[in-house]
Parts: sequence; C-alpha cells; structure tokens
Amino acid sequence: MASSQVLNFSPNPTFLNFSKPSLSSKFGFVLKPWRYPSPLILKCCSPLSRTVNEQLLQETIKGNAGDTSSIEVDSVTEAELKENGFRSTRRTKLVCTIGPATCGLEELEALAVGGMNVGRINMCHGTREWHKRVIERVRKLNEEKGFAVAIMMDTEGSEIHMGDLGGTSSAKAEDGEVWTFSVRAFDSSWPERTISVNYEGFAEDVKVGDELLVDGGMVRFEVIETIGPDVKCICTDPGLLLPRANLTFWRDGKLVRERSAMLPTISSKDWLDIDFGIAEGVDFIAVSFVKSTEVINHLKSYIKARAHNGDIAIIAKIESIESLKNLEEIILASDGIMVARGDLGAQIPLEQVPSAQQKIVQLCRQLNSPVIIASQLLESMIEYPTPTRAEVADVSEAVRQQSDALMLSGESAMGQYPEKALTVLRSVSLRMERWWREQKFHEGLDLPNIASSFADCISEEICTSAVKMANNLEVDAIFVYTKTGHMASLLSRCRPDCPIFAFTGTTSVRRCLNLQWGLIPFQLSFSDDMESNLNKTFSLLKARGMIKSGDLVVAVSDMLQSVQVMTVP
Ligand SMILES: Nc1ncnc2c1ncn2[C@@H]1O[C@H](COP(=O)(O)OP(=O)(O)OP(=O)(O)O)[C@@H](O)[C@H]1O
Ligand SMILES: CC(=O)C(=O)O
Ligand SMILES: [K+]
Ligand SMILES: [Mg+2]
Repeated sequence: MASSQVLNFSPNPTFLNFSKPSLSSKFGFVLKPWRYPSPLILKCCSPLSRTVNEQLLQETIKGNAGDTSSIEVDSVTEAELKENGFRSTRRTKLVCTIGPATCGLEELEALAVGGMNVGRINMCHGTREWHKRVIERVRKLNEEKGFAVAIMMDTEGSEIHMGDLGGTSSAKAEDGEVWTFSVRAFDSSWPERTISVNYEGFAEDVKVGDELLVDGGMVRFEVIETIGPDVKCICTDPGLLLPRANLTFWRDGKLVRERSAMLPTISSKDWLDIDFGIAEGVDFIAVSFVKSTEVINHLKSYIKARAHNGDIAIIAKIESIESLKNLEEIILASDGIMVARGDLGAQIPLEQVPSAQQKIVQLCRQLNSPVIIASQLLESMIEYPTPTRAEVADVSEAVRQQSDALMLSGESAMGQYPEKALTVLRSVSLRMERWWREQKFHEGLDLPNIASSFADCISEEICTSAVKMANNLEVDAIFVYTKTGHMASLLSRCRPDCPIFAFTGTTSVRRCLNLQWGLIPFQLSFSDDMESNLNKTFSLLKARGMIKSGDLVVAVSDMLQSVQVMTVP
C-alpha cells in the first residue's frame, strides 16, 4: 500500500485536513493539519474563455481510451526519463517547420527523435497534396514508432506578399538595380527582374518615393515610377529575394496600411486550407496576422460545427500593430499565442521586438495561455552547422522567460542542418532550465487569479498549492489526472521545479498538452477513484522503468479536486 496524504476539496469546505497524517518516508516529519482559507473568500477576476469543451468531456466520460490497462507516452520522453531521471527532462517544447529539407519519412523521424513536439506546416508554401503527405507521414511515425508529434497548420493570411518568382527558389537583388513589382499575373513568359504581388490595390496604393521592404528589410527598394499595374523600384539595400516574401511599404518613416489593412485576416484560400486542416485532423491552427478577437471567435465556432473527432486549438499569431493593441483580448479568446517575430519586426521598429516579446510572454503566463517564440532563432544555421553566440543568447533568453515553446522556421524547412539546429534548441533549453532551477527564480513569483467560476477558483487554488508543496518538499514529479487538460495547464502556469505527468484519456488533449511548458502527456484511461488510479499508474510506470520505489509524487485530480502526497511503493 502506498503511503498517502490526501487533501480533498469539496465545493464548500471551511477547512481541510490531511486525512492520513502519516510520516513522509522521504522527509521523516509529520505534516500538520492546516487551515485552508474558505474558498468563499477567493476572488474571482476577469472572465476567461477557457471553458470546458463539452464534446470532449462527453467523449472522455464515455471512456474512449480503449484498453484500460495500458499507458502511452511518447518513446522519446520515455527514453529521456529513463536515462536522465525526472528532474532533467526538458520543460521547453520544440516546434519545427516542415519543408523540403525535412518532409521525408527519415528526416521526420530524425526530428521526432531529436525532440520535436510539434511539426508546423506553412500553407504559404507547397500544395495541399504536399502537406497531406507530410501529415500522413507524421501520423504513421507516431503510430509505428511511438512518437506523439502534434501537427500545427499555419494559414497564409492575406497580407501583401510576393509571388512565386517564376519557379526559381531565390533571386538576388543588387544595389542600384531596377525591379518591377507588378499586380499582373504571369504564366510562362516571365520578364526579367519582375516580381508579382498578390494584392490588387498595390499599384494604386504606393507613391513615388515610398520605401518598399521585403521581409521586414532583408531587401529594400525605393519606388521610382508607377505605370498602370507595374511599379518600378530601385534597389537600395541588396539581398536575397525568397518566394512569397512579405512586403510592406513605408512613407515618411511610417508603415502605410490604408486599404491593405482592410484585407480579411482569413482569406478565401485560407478557408479552404482550414477545411483541409479539419479534414486531416490537425491539432493546432495558427492564424496569421490576427488583428482582433472576432476572427478567432468566428473560426472557433466554424471548427466546433465541423470538427467531429476532437478539438483543434487556435493559435493567434502576434505579428501586426493591431494585434499588439488588442493583445489581452486576443490572448483570452485564443488557445495559444505565437510571437511571430519575422513579420512583427517588419511592422514595428526592430529594437522594439525584444520588449514586445517580453510583454507578450508575461501576459500569456498571467492569463494562462501557451506561448511560442518564433523566427530567426538560429537563422545562420540555415547555412552553417554552428549557431552564432548571439543566436544562442536569443534562444537562452526565450527559455529564461519561460516561454512554452521555441520554433524553427527556415532552419528546419529548407536549411542544411535541421537536426543540428534542433539539437542546439534542446541543449540550450536544458542548460538554461537547470540554471533557472539552481537560482531558485520561482520564489516570490505572484500570479493573478484568473478563474471565472467558483469551480475554476478551486482548481486554481489546488494547483497553486500543489506546486508550492511540490517545490517545498522537493518531490520528483507532479501527477495530474485531467479530462480536459485545464488542471494540467494551471500546473504548468506555475512553472514548478519538477516535471508534470499529465494523464488524460483523450488523444487530442494529449497532443495539445505537447505545447505546454513542463507537461509530459500520457494517455491513460482512469476512473473517479484516485486510490486505484494512483496504484494503477505506479504499477504501469514501474513496469516501464519510468519511476521507482521511494520516488515522491504530488498527485492532483480534476474529478475530485484533490491533492495527495505519495511515496511510490
Ligand atoms: N512547404 C514548403 N515548401 C517549400 N518551402 C518551404 C515550405 N515551408 C517553408 N519553406 C521555406 O522555408 C522558409 C521559412 O519558412 P517559414 O514557414 O518560417 O516562413 P515564411 O515564408 O518566412 O513566412 P511566415 O511569416 O508565414 O512564417 C520559407 O521562406 C520557404 O522558403
Ligand atoms: C512565424 C511568422 O509568421 C513570422 O515570424 O512572421
Ligand atoms: K504563414
Ligand atoms: Mg509571419
């Protein structure tokens, strides 16, 4: 029998005791019964849209997890746990953009082994058939090799961008060269030094003297003449033009966004891509150039009416001035945030990007939303096998900020060293996380209450207390039994010293937890009886060599709203 100390939170208790005040074998002292403030005085703050997904809950209650005697965790985490023990598992999650360099089965497997938690497909590039094959390969690897890689589909959006460069993979623009940007469609006969532009109003909107920035300034032009659909420009900062690169134009030092700002966030092509994503059962949809919450709410109800086998989480990409203005409500409306520094850096001055990142990460943490740091993390590794010191410092900073996830873009999509780039993210994360724990930075961190209902208040208090207990008792892991993933995310939000083992009965919940800091998602069917859940988990994990007798665990459950401290028997 496992030694256990239980805290049960009924909806209306005045105080709560440890029901079995036995000795903790690890510490040899008695934990005193303690008074817990009546939940009636807990403050409920701003409404939060993180409500329980009814469909999911029904699905879980019906018990769709199949075999009741098995536990599933991805094979990479399992190996990591066995090799390094609980404490040194990686907390920061890794997202890789899949492109021509990594779309093959072998390359995908290498990324999965290297720690990719989420594979991102960018609908700006490639055909739907191409993306479909990538998704199928990832699912096949998950099934056959025991990975749990989730899929994120990123929409193209309808911002102004260049076309396909007539089939070439890149073009060099030299200083002083004259290039034509045109809204005409070209088929076979592509004039030299000509770029097509996707936005019809482009030639009418620009004026002679405007500055035209490709990819936020990677290449610069000045408009010298407009002739009908064609805009002639002289190159003022040379550089490489890549297919479908983003375009912005500036007048008197200010970004011009008059009519183009009226373009819909989700274009008609995006809606077709979204239908494709729903049909293929992607786990996340990242929405480019989000301006306000309407589009998120609209997309959520669209998905709810169509996605039958589970939920798709919506990630709002912060890459425009409007999204920065409406940041808090966008965070509340979506299921996660991406700091899309590439385009963001084209819309605000570059020197403001780091403070914007810090602010977004902090607000996401406060509002309990997972946040991904994206773009140019290891840009030089597209060409070189080692990163620059500055890139390592940038990655370290994102880990130090305790963002949930880091993302590779061109490094993994079309770079020469995708696996090496992933290895750098992994090792920098592990090193920085260890330093963080050694410095005990978690002490003194205050998170505001965010619950919008009384039940949520209880969950939040349980998670805050459980993490405090886990840190003070130096336990080896926190276990959470969660149907919707909500309790798991509340625990992750507190960034405990130890990893969080999140047990859930639903495949889609398990894959979504992949994106959150410190969570190790397991698929397990469980009952309302915590005693039997724990005993079952212990024996399954012991049989797999993932825990051992004497390990100390804090266990939390969202069915009983309870906290227990257990020594593994
Ligand atoms: N499916 C793909 N097919 C071909 N090339 C791709 C694909 N996905 C990505 N790439 C290449 O990798 C580069 C970086 O990819 P990434 O997805 O980060 O995009 P991006 O085009 O900079 O735009 P976004 O702002 O949407 O991220 C792209 O510019 C493109 O050259
Ligand atoms: C990722 C992305 O869309 C950007 O950085 O612009
Ligand atoms: K995109
Ligand atoms: Mg972008």
